[in-house]
Amino acid sequence: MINTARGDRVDMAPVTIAIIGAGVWGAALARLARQNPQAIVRLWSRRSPESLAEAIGGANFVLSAVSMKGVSDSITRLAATEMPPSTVLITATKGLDAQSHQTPSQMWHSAFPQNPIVVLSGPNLSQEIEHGLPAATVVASYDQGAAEAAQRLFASNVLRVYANLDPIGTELGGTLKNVMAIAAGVCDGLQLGTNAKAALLTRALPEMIRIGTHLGAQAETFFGLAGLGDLLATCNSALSRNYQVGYGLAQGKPLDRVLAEIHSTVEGINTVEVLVAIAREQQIPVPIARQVHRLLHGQITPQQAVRALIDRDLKQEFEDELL
Ligand SMILES: NC(=O)c1ccc[n+]([C@@H]2O[C@H](COP(=O)([O-])OP(=O)(O)OC[C@H]3O[C@@H](n4cnc5c(N)ncnc54)[C@H](O)[C@@H]3O)[C@@H](O)[C@H]2O)c1
Ligand SMILES: O=P(O)(O)OC[C@H](O)CO
Repeated sequence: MINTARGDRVDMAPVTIAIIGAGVWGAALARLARQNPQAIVRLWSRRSPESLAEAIGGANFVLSAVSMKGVSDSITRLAATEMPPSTVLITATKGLDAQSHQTPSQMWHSAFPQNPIVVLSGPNLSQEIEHGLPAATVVASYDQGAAEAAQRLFASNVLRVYANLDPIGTELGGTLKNVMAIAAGVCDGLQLGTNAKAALLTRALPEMIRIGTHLGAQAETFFGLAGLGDLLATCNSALSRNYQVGYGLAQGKPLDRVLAEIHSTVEGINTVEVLVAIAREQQIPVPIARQVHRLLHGQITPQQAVRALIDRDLKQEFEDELL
């Protein structure tokens, strides 16, 4: 049992965590880890003066907070160091690899099969974290001891951390909701109202579950913080960059202008490509993702996307659901 009421760690020895990727999420995670008085926190980026080998030297945890496009490169860099197999690898990236369709944790596991892999994901908008607002997150691993070690590391009086044994579901909840957040931004940008938003988010969840379970996730994980929790946070917040993309498109701006204004990572843009490719190959119904895909490719207007969703063939609410 951990007493975090005053940030105390009654059963914890000092630990070192090296965070790779000093973007907004890496910086926010460093701030969270520093809440733990027993943690020595190192934040490393490609511009850091020290080498990656120096940054991870003696670390109990190495956490990757790079964007999806940097995962392969980070793996290659880390493989060139002498990281011991006892080091717990934590991945906080929300994306899918464009070529292999793998999740980041699957890529990390392929490269470092002996190291415990933990996924950290949840409804965690970095700007709220930076403001010290309370939040909850999930650490998930097939290695329960590793997940619990990460839980002890990050638990504090501003962050409640839950552990589970479904890293793929935890990871895919945070990844797939980015596509739905683009749709939610369109919904709000067009001022379609609360009824439409509720319908969109409710129908988004089974869509995420269909793809997620095909990729090896447990359905129930999508009803937790990393699924529904993150879907609600991201689809209801103007702080979300994915939401901002949909909102901007709904205002008639071209995608390149919207992305230039955001000037930061928007993972849903690449994720929808992978999601739609898998859905096509496997004949999995993903109507919302398909409309987001067509919208991002300039094949339809936001208004036509809404119309296309409403005009679909009538069906039973649960006829092809997994639950
Ligand atoms: N910002 C949030 O609120 C938030 C919350 C949870 C998860 N995430 C996820 O965290 C990941 C990072 O997002 P962010 O918000 O920090 O984006 P960001 O654009 O602020 O930072 C991305 C970071 O990745 C680094 N990077 C990219 N390629 C790299 C490489 N080859 N080697 C080393 N570093 C590399 C960049 O230098 C940058 O520091 C994304 O997958 C995002 O979905 C973000
Ligand atoms: O800004 P976004 O859209 O990448 O969302 C950030 C986080 O994933 C929210 O949990």
